[in-house]
Amino acid sequence: MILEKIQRENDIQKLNKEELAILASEIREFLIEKISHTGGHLASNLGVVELTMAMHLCFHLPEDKMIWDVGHQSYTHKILTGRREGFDDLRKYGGMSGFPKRNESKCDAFNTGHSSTSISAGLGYVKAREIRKENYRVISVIGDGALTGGMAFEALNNAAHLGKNFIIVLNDNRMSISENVGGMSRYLDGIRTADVYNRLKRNLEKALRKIPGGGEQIVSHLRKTKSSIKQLFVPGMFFEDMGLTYLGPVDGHNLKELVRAFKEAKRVKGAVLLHVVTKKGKGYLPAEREPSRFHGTGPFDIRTGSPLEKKEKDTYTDVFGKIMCDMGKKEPSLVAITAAMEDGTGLGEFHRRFPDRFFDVGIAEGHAVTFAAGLAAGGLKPVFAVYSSFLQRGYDQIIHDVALQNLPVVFAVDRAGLVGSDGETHQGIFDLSYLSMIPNMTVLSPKNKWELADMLRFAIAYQDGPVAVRYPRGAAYDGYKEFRSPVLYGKSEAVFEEEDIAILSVGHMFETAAKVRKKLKEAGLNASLINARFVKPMDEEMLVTLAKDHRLFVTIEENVKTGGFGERVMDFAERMELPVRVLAVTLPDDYIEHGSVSVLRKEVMLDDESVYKQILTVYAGMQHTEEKR
Ligand SMILES: Cc1ncc(C[n+]2csc(CCOP(=O)(O)OP(=O)(O)O)c2C)c(N)n1
Ligand SMILES: CC(=O)[C@@H](O)[C@H](O)COP(=O)(O)O
Ligand SMILES: [Mg+2]
Repeated sequence: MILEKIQRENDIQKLNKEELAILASEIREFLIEKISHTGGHLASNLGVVELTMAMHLCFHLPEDKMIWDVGHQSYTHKILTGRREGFDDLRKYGGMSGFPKRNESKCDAFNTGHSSTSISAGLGYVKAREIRKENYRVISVIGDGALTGGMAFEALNNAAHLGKNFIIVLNDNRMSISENVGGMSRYLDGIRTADVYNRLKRNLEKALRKIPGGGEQIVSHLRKTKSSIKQLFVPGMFFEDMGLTYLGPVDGHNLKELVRAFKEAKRVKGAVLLHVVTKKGKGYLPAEREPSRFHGTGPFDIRTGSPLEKKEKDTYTDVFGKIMCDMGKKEPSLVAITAAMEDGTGLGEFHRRFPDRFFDVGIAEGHAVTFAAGLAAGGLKPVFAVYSSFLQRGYDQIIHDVALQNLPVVFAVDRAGLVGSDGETHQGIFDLSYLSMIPNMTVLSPKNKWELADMLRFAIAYQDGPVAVRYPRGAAYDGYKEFRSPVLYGKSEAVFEEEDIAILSVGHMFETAAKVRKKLKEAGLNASLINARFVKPMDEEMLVTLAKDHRLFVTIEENVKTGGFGERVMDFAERMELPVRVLAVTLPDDYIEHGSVSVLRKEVMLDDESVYKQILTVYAGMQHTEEKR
């Protein structure tokens, strides 16, 4: 196997032409085989095998810096830098990350996970190189989807202005997770589809270059000019007019062409954008046919491409999607927004049924928030469905454009809490803190699937300001269906009322809280069980009432401690001098790596057994203190 000759970075440069051709197909086979067991981002990785090989042939690691936007397509890069063995434990706890990590390899120049950062980070390297008088190449690889993100445009603007040597590779496969959208996508389409015309232009450029005694100069002069003659041979005018050199489009599955293009890119002075056209899912028919499904996949049957894990229950996302369709029928002003996550947020059916009221704005969360604010100001009822960690991108917009004006925007915050195998960049563990501290914001979280439906209906009907409803990834809890009292503003739900210990759970941690209560009962301890429902405003009246016959409050939430529900309950109890001890069971104030959610919960002591033990310890301590008195 040629693959075995790759033990470490730059080993690929020792292979001959025939071996390189074999290597590409071996990498594809390897990726399909491994990801069929572990799951992972298959389609994007299959699309960049030759591109990554060409980069590793033309640059030298770790001296040169390769920055992978999002980083979900970095698997071949990992293979070519000696991490083949890591694929058995890909995205498992303690195993190899699915994204580039500086602490995993010296060949990973920059950590990624969220989109559209690679050009900014690359440009930072470029300036650092200059100031420190170092000498290496910087290559940022950005997808056409990631290029829809505002940061990418800001960085291109800056790169053109700084004019330093910098290679930006645009990996254009016409796909974000779903089909790519927007004006830039249409523009790239135009460049690609004018292929014959482009070839003509390139031939013209070649011919011009060959003019003895000044051909090169003519070309370089024409490239710099604003004249319309330039259009005759330069595709990618948008980039050229900004001040970047545009090269391409290049067939991203032709290694020879790619290597030639990189050689040319290396010669260019200033920032160069190399436009590479690839096919998402290349080499595996099911992924070529359904690139969205194979963007991020669980384990699957290689022969058929069918998933191995059967979905038995509705996810919270499914419930959200159904309620949106139901409400869409009844409420003509309801509109839905996604930032390139139509499938992931469950808006697919709403899109099909109400195409005029569905907006995919591209990977542009900040814009999505302000766009929603404008829609609300214009009299509509916008729902922005977004993953918790991606909403971080729109934070100023939430405060400045939505909350300050108290506009009735609904934030459907999916993937809240631990998400699992995507790891630290994607865990939705800060939203309770960052949303609860915003004046005018209301924050709710449901205990089960029925409550999510009720809360969404409540949020859509609410007109007095922004509301966030946060719910986790995966199967929706369907226990405690009989507890379905109406959602009332700022009111929690007392599920079991006893004395002594009061467990106050936030959202999906209710399931854990109910198990913990059962364990306490078996140990002879009484515990009330309160479903907080509203994280903001907190049901202070309930806290005061509970303090009359409970000595210990236990809050449980899947969020960091600082700024979370528990900390706010503690603060309230202290301010009001309630005669209670508060145990806040939270995630640590830290980043949490990849792994399955159940393993991670054990690690951070948020599983039922660990929570039970923490309560016993605190309770025993309280007993001991009281006995000593
Ligand atoms: C800020 C942010 N929003 C959304 C995502 C989710 N996401 C990951 S990859 C992706 C599509 C990227 O498309 P592209 O850059 O073209 O890469 P491809 O998968 O086509 O190779 C999206 C929307 C993200 N990682 N970061
Ligand atoms: C790379 C990325 O950001 C997305 O592909 C993400 O992995 C999707 O996560 P879900 O599987 O939770 O939809
Ligand atoms: Mg793409």
